[in-house]
Amino acid sequence: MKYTPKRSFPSAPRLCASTGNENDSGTITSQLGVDVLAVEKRVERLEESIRSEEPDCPAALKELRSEVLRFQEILETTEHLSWLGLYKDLQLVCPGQSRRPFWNRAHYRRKSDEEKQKIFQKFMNISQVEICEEVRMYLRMPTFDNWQWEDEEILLLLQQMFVDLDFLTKFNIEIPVLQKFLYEIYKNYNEVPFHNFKHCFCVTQMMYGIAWCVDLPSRIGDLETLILMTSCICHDLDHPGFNNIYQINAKTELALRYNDISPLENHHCSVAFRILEDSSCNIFRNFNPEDYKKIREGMIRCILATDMARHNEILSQFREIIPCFDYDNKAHTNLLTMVLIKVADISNEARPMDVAEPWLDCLLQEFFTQSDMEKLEGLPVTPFMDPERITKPSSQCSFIGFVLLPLFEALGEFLPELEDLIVKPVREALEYYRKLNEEASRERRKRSVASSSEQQAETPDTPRVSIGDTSFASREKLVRLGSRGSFLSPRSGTVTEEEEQVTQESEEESDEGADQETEVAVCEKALKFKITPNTYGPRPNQLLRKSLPDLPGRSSVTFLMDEGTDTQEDRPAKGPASILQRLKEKFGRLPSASDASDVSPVEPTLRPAVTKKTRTMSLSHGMMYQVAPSIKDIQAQRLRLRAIVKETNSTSPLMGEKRKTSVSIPSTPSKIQEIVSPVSLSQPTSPILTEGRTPRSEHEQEEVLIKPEEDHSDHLHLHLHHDRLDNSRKGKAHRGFLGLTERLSRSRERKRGHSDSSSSPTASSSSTLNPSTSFLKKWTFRSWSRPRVKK
Ligand SMILES: Nc1nc2c(ncn2[C@@H]2O[C@H](COP(=O)(O)O)[C@@H](O)[C@H]2O)c(=O)[nH]1
Ligand SMILES: [Zn+2]
Repeated sequence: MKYTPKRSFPSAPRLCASTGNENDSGTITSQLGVDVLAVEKRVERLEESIRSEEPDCPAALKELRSEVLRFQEILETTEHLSWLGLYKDLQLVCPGQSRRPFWNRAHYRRKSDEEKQKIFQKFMNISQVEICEEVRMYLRMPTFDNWQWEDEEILLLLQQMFVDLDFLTKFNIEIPVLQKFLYEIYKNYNEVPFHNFKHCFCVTQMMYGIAWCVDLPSRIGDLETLILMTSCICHDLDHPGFNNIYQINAKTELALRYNDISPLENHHCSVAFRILEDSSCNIFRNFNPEDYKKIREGMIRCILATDMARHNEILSQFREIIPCFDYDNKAHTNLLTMVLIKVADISNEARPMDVAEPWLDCLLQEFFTQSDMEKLEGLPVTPFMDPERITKPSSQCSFIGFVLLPLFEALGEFLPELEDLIVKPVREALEYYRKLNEEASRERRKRSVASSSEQQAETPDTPRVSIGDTSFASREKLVRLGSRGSFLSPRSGTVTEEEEQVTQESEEESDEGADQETEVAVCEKALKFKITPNTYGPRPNQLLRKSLPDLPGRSSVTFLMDEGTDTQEDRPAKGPASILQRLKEKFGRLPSASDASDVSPVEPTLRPAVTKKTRTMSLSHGMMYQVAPSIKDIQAQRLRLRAIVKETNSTSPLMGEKRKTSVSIPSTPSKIQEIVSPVSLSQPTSPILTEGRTPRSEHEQEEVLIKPEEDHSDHLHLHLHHDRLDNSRKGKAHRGFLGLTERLSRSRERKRGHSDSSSSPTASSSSTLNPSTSFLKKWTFRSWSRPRVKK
C-alpha cells in the first residue's frame, strides 16, 4: 500500500549551495573527504521514498503515524465517551476487524462465514427429523417461546410450517429448495439486537398461529397465505439495526437509493427477490409467470406495509372497510393482508411476559444504539429511542396504547377468534405497564419531594431529566433493571392532536408515558411526504376522505379536498350549496360511510397544508364534510353568505333567544333532500339557510344552519369561522390549538379541584389562534382523537 502524506514535506535544506561548478564540488569533496553532493542526493532520494513508499518508511515514523491514527480513531468512535464516564461498548466491530471511522463503517455485524456454515451443517443434520405432534401444535400458539430454540432448530420449525400448511404439495415446492431458501434467509439477517433472524421467526410464527386460528387459507386462499408467510420471513432482511429515520437523516446509501421512501422496507424486499433470483433457492420456481407475478406483487405490498410511517394510513383504511368487508374484493383482501403482517410484526406484547420482555430489552438496546449514534453524528435524536426521554413502561404505554392495541382491536373486531388469542393479552400488557408507570411516578414524586432541596444544592445545573435521587442515564442499566427498575421520566416530546385525548386520559391515570410522541407520529414526520398508491379503488379527483372514530351519538366521515394540488378548474365553486353540489359531482352523489373503499384516506398529521385551508360543514346527525378551498375562497364564501343573510333578515325560533336570519338556499327542496339524504333527514321541506347569531367577539364562530322548516330536530350545520383576526395573531397559531401542554396541565388542575372556571378553556379560548386553523384544530381534536383505550 502506498503511503501518501496529506501534507508535503518541505525540501530538505542543502548542506551547501551549489555553484554549479564541478570543480567547486570537487574542491569541497577533497577538503571534507566526503562527496557532499552525493550525500545530498541520497538524502533527497530517501525523503522521496518516505513520502511515497510506506514499506520503506522508517520505523519511528511508522510508529508515530499509527499513534496518530489510533488517536484519531478513538476520537471518531464512541469510546471517547468513556472519558466522560459514559462509555458503552456498541459492539459494532468484530474482534480483530479493523476499525474505521463511524461515518463509513457498517454499524452492525454480519454473520461470519464459519458461523453460517456451522448452522447450515446443523440444520442439514436435523432436517430429516420428524417433529413431534406436541411441538407442532405448540408452534401454532402465540405462547410459543422462541428463546428455547437454536437457529438451526428455528430453520427446521420454519420448514415444518410450510409442510403443515401443505405448501409443498400445493405449490410444488421441493424440500431442498425450501431448505436452501431458508438458509439464505438466515444468512441475510444481521447480528443486531432486535431485527435479527429470531425476530423474523417470531413474526412468521405469529402469522402461522393466526393462520391456524382463523383458517386463513379458507378466507383469502392458499396463494395469499403463502405470500403472507413468505413476506413475514423476508420482511426485515439485512436490517442494519438503524431505522428509516436514521437512514433518512444520515443520508445513508439506502435512503439515497430509495429517495427516502421506506428505504429499509424497500431494501428488505429487494434482498428477498435477489435471494429468489437464484433458482436453487427459489421456492417459487415452479410457478407459472402469472402466479409468480402475483407472488411478487403481494410480497412487495406486504413488506412495504411494515413501514410504521404507514401505520395510520393502513389502519384507518382497514377500519373503514370493516363494516362492508368483501372477501371477493381484491382491494379489501389486500388491505387485510397488510394489516395481518403488521399485526404479526409488532406482536411481541401479545406473547407471555417472559417471552415479550426480553424482546423489549433487545429493542431498547437497538433504539439506544441508534440514539447514541445520532448524538455522535449530530443528527436529530429520535425521541422514542432516547434513554433520556423514555423508560420501559413509558415506551410500552405509548406504543401499546396508541399504536399496537388500536391495530389489534381493529383486527379483533374483524376476526373475533383473535380476541382471546392476541387482543386480550395485549390489553393485559398495557395494564401491566400502566401500573408500572403509576408506581414509577408515585415513587418519583415521593423521592423528589423528599430530596429536591438537597438535590438543588448539590446540582446547580439541573439535568434535563429529573429523576429524583435515582439519577442515571445508562441505557444498559435501564435495560438490565427491567421494567420495575426504570425510573427515568419522560420530560419532553409533543403529542399529536390525534393522540391528545387518549394522552390526556393516560396522563390523568398514570402521569407518565403519555407525553411521548409515538413512533408512528415521528416516522410520519420524518417521511415528510407520502406517496400512496391508489390501491383501493377509484379516487375522486382530489377528494380525499378520513374516517372518524365513533363518537357518541354520531357516526362521521370527513372529506378533505386538497386545494394545494387542485387545478384551477377543479376548484370548488363558491358558496356552501355549491360545495355540497361539488361534493355530489365528485361522487355522483354525496358520499356515505359505505363509500369507504372508493376513496383513499389522508392522514391529518401529514397534511398540514390541507388542514390550514379547510372548511367544515357538519351534518349534525350523520355526516361531516370538509372541503378545503383557499383562504381567499373561504373569505369570499363568508361574505357571500352574509350578503344573502342580510338580504332576508328574518329570524328563526330554533335558537331561542339567539337572533337568526333565514334565507332560502339556492336549490330546490328535492335537491336538498337528495343532498342530505345520507343524514337521514326526515322528510325535509322548504329547506332554509339560517345564520346563527352574530359572533359576540371577533374570535367566535358563525354558525349557519340549513334545516328543514318543519322538522327542527335534524339540520345541517355549516360552521364558518369568524375570520377577523389580524396578522399579528397569525404567528400564535403555530403554537397549536390552545397549546397542548397548557390544556393538559389545566385538565390536571381541574382534576385536582384547583380549576379556575374563568380560566378554563372553552371553544372561544381559541382566540389566540389563526382563524384559518383554529376551528380545524378544535375539530381535529374532537374528531380525530381515538376513543379511550378500553381497560
Ligand atoms: N416501543 C415499542 N416498539 C415496538 C414494539 N414492537 C415493535 N415496535 C416497533 O415497531 C417496529 C416494527 O417494525 P419492524 O418491521 O422494524 O420490525 C419496530 O421497529 C419497533 O420500532 C414494542 O413492543 N415496543
Ligand atoms: Zn419486523
